[in-house]
Amino acid sequence: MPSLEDGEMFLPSTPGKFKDKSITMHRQFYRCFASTSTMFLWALFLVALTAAYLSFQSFVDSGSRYFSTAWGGIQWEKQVRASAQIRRHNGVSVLVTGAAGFVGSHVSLALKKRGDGVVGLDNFNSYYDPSLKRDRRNLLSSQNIFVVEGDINDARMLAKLFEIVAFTHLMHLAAQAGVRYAMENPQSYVHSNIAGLVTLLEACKTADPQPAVVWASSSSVYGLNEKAPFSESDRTDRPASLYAATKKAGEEITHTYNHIYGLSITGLRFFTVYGPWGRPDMAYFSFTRNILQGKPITIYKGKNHVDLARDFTYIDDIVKGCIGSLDSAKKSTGSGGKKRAAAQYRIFNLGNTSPVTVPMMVGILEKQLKVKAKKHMLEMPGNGDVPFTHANISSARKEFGYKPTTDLQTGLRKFVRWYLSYYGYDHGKSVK
Ligand SMILES: O=C(O)[C@H]1O[C@H](OP(=O)(O)OP(=O)(O)OC[C@H]2O[C@@H](n3ccc(=O)[nH]c3=O)[C@H](O)[C@@H]2O)[C@H](O)[C@@H](O)[C@H]1O
Repeated sequence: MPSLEDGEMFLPSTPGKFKDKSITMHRQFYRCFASTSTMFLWALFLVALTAAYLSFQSFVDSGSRYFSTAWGGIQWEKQVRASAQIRRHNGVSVLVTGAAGFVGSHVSLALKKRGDGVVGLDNFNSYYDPSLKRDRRNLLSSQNIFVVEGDINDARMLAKLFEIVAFTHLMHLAAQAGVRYAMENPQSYVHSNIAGLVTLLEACKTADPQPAVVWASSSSVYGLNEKAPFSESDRTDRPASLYAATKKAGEEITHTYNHIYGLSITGLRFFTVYGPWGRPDMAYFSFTRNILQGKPITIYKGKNHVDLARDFTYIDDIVKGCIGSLDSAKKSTGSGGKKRAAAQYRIFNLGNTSPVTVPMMVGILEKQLKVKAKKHMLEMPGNGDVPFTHANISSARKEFGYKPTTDLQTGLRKFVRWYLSYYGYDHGKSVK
C-alpha cells in the first residue's frame, strides 16, 4: 500500500485534466509548508527551552540574593579561613550557627578563648532588636571571630563554607525561639527549626569530613509531662506549643541523619537560659525593662492560681554544658554521604535543677533594680506555656561532668549589672 506523505491527507480529490499537475504543485507546496512548520516548531521549542533555562538561572540567583549578598568573594573566604584557624594542640574547628544570638555568642567566645577555630553564622533577623545582635557580633569580631551573614536555609552558602573549612564540629544554635510567638508567626518556626535544620544536616552529611553535630533542643519538648524532675527518657510526645513541636521534630530529624548517614548527634535540652547579653523577648529581660520604665508587667498564673515555675539556667553553666558535650562527642562515621559505621546519638538536659517561681524571679529583680514592679496578674492563657520545668541532669553529669553552679539570685545580679551598663540608668528611654 502506498503510504501517505505529509500533507497528502489534506489534498482535495479534484477530478479533471490538470489533476496530476495540481497534485504535484500541492504536494510541493505542502511539503515545503510542512518542513517549514516543523522547523518553526523546533525553533519555538528551542526558544522556550532557553527561556526556561534563563528564568531558572535568574530564580537561583535571586534565591541566593534573597538569602544574602553578604557572602562570597576572596576577602570573605580569607576572613572565614582566618577565623577557623585552630590555635591550640588538639583544638577543634567549629561552625557556630546563631553566633550573634544569646547562647551562640557566649559559646563562640568560650571556644575562641581556649584556642579553637570558630566561624559564626547568623541571619540577623528582626525577631528581636537586631542592633543587639550587631553589638554581640562586634564583641565577637574584637576577639577575631568572623560571623558570616547568611541563612541556614542557604544550601549554596553552606556548601561553600564546608568547602573552605574542614569543620570538626557544628554547634547549631540558630533557631526561631520563643514559646508564645509561635502563635503569631508559625511559619517562621517551620522555616528555621525544620527546613533550616534539614538544609544544615544535608550540608553536614555531604561534607568531608563530616562534622560532629551538637545542637540546641529545648526543655519545652517535655510539654505536658508531669513527672518531675524531667529525665531524658520521659515522654516527649505531648508538646504544648508549635515551638516545642519543632524542637521535638528536630530530635527525630537528627536521628534519621544519624541513622542513615552516620552523623554524630548530640541534642541539648536547654532550660530557660538567662544572663548578660540575653534575649529581650524573655520574661526576666522584658520585666527588667518594664520595671525600669515604670510600666506594668504581666505575671501569668497557672490553674487554681498556682505560680508558674522555671528551672532558670545561667548562661555560663549552659556554655560549660555545650563545650562539655562538644568535647565528649565522638566523630561522625560517614563519608561521601554514606554511613560507614553506627554513629553516636545523644540527648541531654542542661538545666539548673532548682525551679523558681515567676513571682520569686520578679522579687529578685525588684531587689536588684531597687524598684517595685507594677504587677498585673493574669490566668495563664492557652498560649503554649507549661506550668513548670525541672531538669534531671544526671546524664550530662555522668557523661561530661556537667554541674551548674549559679543560682538565680547570683545570675540575675550579673544580668542586671550588664543591663544597666548596656542600656544605661535612664529607665530604658534609650533602649535599643
Ligand atoms: O526552656 C526552654 O526551652 C524555653 O525557655 C524559654 O521559654 P520560657 O521558659 O517560656 O521563658 P520565658 O518566655 O522567659 O518565660 C518564663 C516564665 O515567665 C512567664 N511569663 C512570661 C512572659 C510574661 O509576660 N509573663 C509571664 O509570666 C512564662 O509563663 C514562664 O513561666 C525560651 O524563651 C524558649 O525559647 C525556650 O528556650
